[in-house]
Amino acid sequence: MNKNVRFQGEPTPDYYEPEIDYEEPVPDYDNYDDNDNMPLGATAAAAQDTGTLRQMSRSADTEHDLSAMENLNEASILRVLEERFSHDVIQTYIGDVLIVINPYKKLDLYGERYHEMYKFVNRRADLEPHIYWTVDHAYRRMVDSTANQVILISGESGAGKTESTKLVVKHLTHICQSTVSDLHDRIVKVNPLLEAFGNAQTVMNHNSSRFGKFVELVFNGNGQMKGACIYDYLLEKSRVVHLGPHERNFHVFYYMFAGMPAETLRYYYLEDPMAHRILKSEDNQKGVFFGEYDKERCAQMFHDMESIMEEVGFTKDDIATVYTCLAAVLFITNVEFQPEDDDIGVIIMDDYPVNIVADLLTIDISKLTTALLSRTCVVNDEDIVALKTLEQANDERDAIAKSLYSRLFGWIVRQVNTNLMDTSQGSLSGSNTIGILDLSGFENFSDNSFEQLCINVANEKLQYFFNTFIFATEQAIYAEEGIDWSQIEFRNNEDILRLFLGEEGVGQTRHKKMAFGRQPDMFTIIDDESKSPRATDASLVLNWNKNIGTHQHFRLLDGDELAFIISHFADEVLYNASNFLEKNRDRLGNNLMNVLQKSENDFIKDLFKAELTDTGVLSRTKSRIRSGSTRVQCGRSVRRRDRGSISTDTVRRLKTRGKRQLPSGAVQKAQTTVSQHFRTSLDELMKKMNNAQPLFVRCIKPNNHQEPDKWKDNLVQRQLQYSGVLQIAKIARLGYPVRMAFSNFYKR
Ligand SMILES: Nc1ncnc2c1ncn2[C@@H]1O[C@H](COP(=O)(O)OP(=O)(O)OP(=O)(O)O)[C@@H](O)[C@H]1O
Repeated sequence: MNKNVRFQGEPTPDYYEPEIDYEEPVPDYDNYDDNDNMPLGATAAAAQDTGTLRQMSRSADTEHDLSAMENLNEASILRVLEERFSHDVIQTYIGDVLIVINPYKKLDLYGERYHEMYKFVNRRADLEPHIYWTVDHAYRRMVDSTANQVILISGESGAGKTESTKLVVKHLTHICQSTVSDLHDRIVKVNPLLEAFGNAQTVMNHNSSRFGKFVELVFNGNGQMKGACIYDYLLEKSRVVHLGPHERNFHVFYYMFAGMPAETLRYYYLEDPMAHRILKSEDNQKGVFFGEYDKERCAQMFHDMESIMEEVGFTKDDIATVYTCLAAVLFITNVEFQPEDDDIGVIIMDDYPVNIVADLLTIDISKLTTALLSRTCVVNDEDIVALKTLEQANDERDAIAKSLYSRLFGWIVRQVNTNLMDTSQGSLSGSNTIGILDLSGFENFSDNSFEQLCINVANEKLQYFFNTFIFATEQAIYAEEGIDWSQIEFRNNEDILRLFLGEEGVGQTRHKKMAFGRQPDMFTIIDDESKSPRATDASLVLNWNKNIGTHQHFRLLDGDELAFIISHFADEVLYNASNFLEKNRDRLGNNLMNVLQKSENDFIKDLFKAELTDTGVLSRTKSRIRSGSTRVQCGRSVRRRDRGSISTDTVRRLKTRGKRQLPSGAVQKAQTTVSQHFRTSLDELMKKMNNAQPLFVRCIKPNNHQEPDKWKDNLVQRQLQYSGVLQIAKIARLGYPVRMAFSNFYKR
């Protein structure tokens, strides 16, 4: 066995806090038997297979680089990886691809000594495989060739992508200089702030990223870092209003309740976290924290988050504005409606939360109530104000919360980015970059919805990029150069991408209108249905079945009109189409938007006036947002006894003015849908990746229980299979290790 490079007495690595020491009960994993995660149909046979293979390959020598193994097959690879894992050797190369098995425990692998060891590495083979080598290699390549680099970190939810991303950034800040003294520090420090707002506990991962992140580090011609930019994608904003079984909302809500002094909480009208619908779930009837330890940890995280906000330049007013928005999200989602006695329109059951929201956001209470109860539609070019149905009122109430939270998140990313640029260096365009991509990983829960579909399709796209780069492009080069080469078969997921995104999904230009005779794709069908006032989630599934029902990767589940199954590259996933259309429309009614845009608080006003980019984010818009410029004045004017009947009065007033009820499902003026933002986000990411030389890090989960020293053969085998590890090893062994353009070679 190769010697593992570790040093006695090295200080504990400081790269993250002991989250894995987290002792409070993690969610109930009963639904996640590892065998459930095997490719369907392969379960029994594979289990038997691996039993025999284990014996066969026990003696297999562990290797730095799988492609150098004498006995190269799936079973021997699995055994070598397991053997290494059992000795805490979690990193292994296959050619230039790095495999990292999540140890779920702290290993002394990332401290100062390692930074020094993996700086200007001459001969990779002299050292143990390490993510720091990948970073060093990318940096060298950038400096030598001035080509942009991208490190693509992939793996299932909980496999270790975010932790790996942090390690990449950390090592980069060690091996290069920066143009400003504390820039490195600032880049590393912002993570907990972004995680507070963008991460949440899921059944797969207690700190799961609920947004995609592309971290771009920018360098001048001398290889000095002069800034960084975080691009955020596809925040899972539906989490704000809906929690799956055993899941939590975004961390920041818990941090606030745990860490804010009682008096400050009261200032924002906050008292008991259990009083808020969006923090309650079926499995936390006793409280939102898992116990005292969890509460203390959240309190600590709150203080850390606040210090980071101050360090990155948030003023006291900015911070107060952030809490005000969060409190408004907590109260708007507490508003409950009930149908009117005559079944036309709805009334608000308790005015108290509406009053609070009006006060927090400094908006007119009666205008807010009117907008919550009625909406404006265009019928025959005429603006019609009509009363909402119960479903419409609930959806739009939730839309306020989602919009407020995601805009706030975008603003935070924007503030963070402002702090990560060395403005003295002029524009960042034209510089060299190293990008690190960390998207939410492949998900397969017991209940999968629209968010999982988007996340999984994004992962399909990443896999496609990986396949194209590692297999297709490489083999095409050999063919082009007339090199004798026998094709290596790999699992191609082109077909699945076409199913979701049409030709555009596999790199063809997007057509506004579907070409005649071309099969519509799933996302185009969702968009078409979302425009139709009469469409329902069930009609969406029927429409899919009509148009793509014969596709080998799509099928319906008998006996459930909303259930459908997709054979993804990684696994079969059962989806539930309930709420797909509403989630895709994600519309905030025009009159609610108008009310929010008239807030007397400049920040809120600007936040809602700001145009979103085509990818649906606020962080990169040029719109002016006055940061916390209006002092927040809440916490005084609304008391419980203010409960009144504003909504009853409003609905009566609307009725006497002869407003009518809209036909159910009436759709307002077309707005950009989530799937349109999703497509544009994928396009933008692919453009970034295509403009850079990629390096790949594949994170692997050894078990589904987030436990150290536990290896589940079936689970690992499945991940190795779909990521094509055996094929990568073959191609790396047969192919040329170095491919340099002649011009670059000549220059060197
Ligand atoms: N290199 C590592 N060493 C020790 N523990 C790790 C390492 N990488 C990950 N972990 C543990 O695994 C957990 C999950 O990792 P991480 O959040 O990076 O997963 P992820 O792939 O980004 O998941 P998601 O897609 O859900 O965001 C971490 O919180 C940490 O406890």
